Amino acid sequence: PYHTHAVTTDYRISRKVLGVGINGKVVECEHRGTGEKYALKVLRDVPKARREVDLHYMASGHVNIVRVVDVYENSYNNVQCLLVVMENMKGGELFNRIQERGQQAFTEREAAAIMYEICSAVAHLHRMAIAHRDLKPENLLYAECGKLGEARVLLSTFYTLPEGQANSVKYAYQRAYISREQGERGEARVLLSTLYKLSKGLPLSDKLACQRAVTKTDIARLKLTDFGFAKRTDESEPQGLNTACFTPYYCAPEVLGAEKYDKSCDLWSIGVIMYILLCGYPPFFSAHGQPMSPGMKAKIKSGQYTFPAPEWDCVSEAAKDLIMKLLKTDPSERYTIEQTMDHKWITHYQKVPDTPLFTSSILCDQREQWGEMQDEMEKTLASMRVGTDNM
Ligand SMILES: O=C(Nc1cc(-c2cc3c([nH]2)[C@]2(CCCNC2)CNC3=O)ccn1)c1cccc(C(F)(F)F)c1
Repeated sequence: PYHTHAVTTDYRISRKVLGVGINGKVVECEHRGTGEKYALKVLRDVPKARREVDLHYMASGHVNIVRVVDVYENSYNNVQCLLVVMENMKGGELFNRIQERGQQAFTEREAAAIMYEICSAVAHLHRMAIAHRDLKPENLLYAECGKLGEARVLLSTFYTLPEGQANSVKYAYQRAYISREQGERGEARVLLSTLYKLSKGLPLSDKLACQRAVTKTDIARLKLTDFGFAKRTDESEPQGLNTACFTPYYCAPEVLGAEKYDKSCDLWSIGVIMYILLCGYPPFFSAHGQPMSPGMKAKIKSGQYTFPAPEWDCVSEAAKDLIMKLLKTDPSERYTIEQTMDHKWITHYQKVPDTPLFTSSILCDQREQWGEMQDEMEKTLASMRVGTDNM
């Protein structure tokens, strides 16, 4: 039930391009009533785009999925278009934020908190029998240079305080979380003002530690976007192979396993993103950014990767254990999202060691290799998608 009246009735469309997706361009727009800024994705109304919008619309509503606010079916210069209005993710892409960190080290515990958000989004999709199939760093965006994340870090600082003060902070945190309907901004404001007040009463060292935590750590809510390759993994949606000419009961079992195979692509992506979060370079490249050699391609196929020193010497065994279960070359051996969510590095992410990593400095040093890494990940994802149907 999408709107059929003109999107320009409700929104003023700006020229500011926020990015280009698989099926369309993303520009900034402003709601004429509230003045609130949103992101608008413009797609030609073809079956592939229809599927993208329907699946994104279905999945929207989860805290780690970019929210779909409105969808319009408009004809534009005699071309049928779909226009998706989304919440504006002003914090930009995941790795840009970690790169910008520079001097303040990114820690293993922060990586685990980020992985928890990504896995929560994928668990939500897989529970709805949706495989995303294009899970890559540039599709992971931050809601805003968040106060909520800072407050969360600040709060974890408080947790180490003597019982007395910490209780009132925890209560403030819970109250702010309960007042979720104020949305992230309100919640963060309540939380931060409470935390600042409480930090006034602290001994100078704790107060400085807390205020430093707030200024330095700008983590917000991380969300997944771009459902351009998403597909249903249950039989309900007619797949290429179930067309009239092909009766499913005679096809090979591994083909019918497309349901599990599609989902396993998302878990491979999670493994690659987790590896990059913990060291700053991808698993299938040489650690020091040499260009792709034929040998590299063989390595990707064979799934050969290592945990090179010195970056990986400081990373916990639990983290390496989870990566090994996610980067299994054989999809049937690879962890499912349920197994991943049950892994102690994810469930107990607050207890993961707060060890500083090499990530932000290596991301900065290897900045020029970043585009090449994105291309390589895109090619590998494309080859994995061919496995089922390349619709
Ligand atoms: O990207 C921003 N806002 C945004 C963007 C999207 C978005 C949707 C899609 C994409 N972005 C990409 C762009 C190219 C990379 N892949 C993702 C392609 N496919 C999509 O479906 C959704 C909601 N808000 C933004 C807004 C203000 C400031 C900033 C920045 F941080 F850059 F200052 C970013």
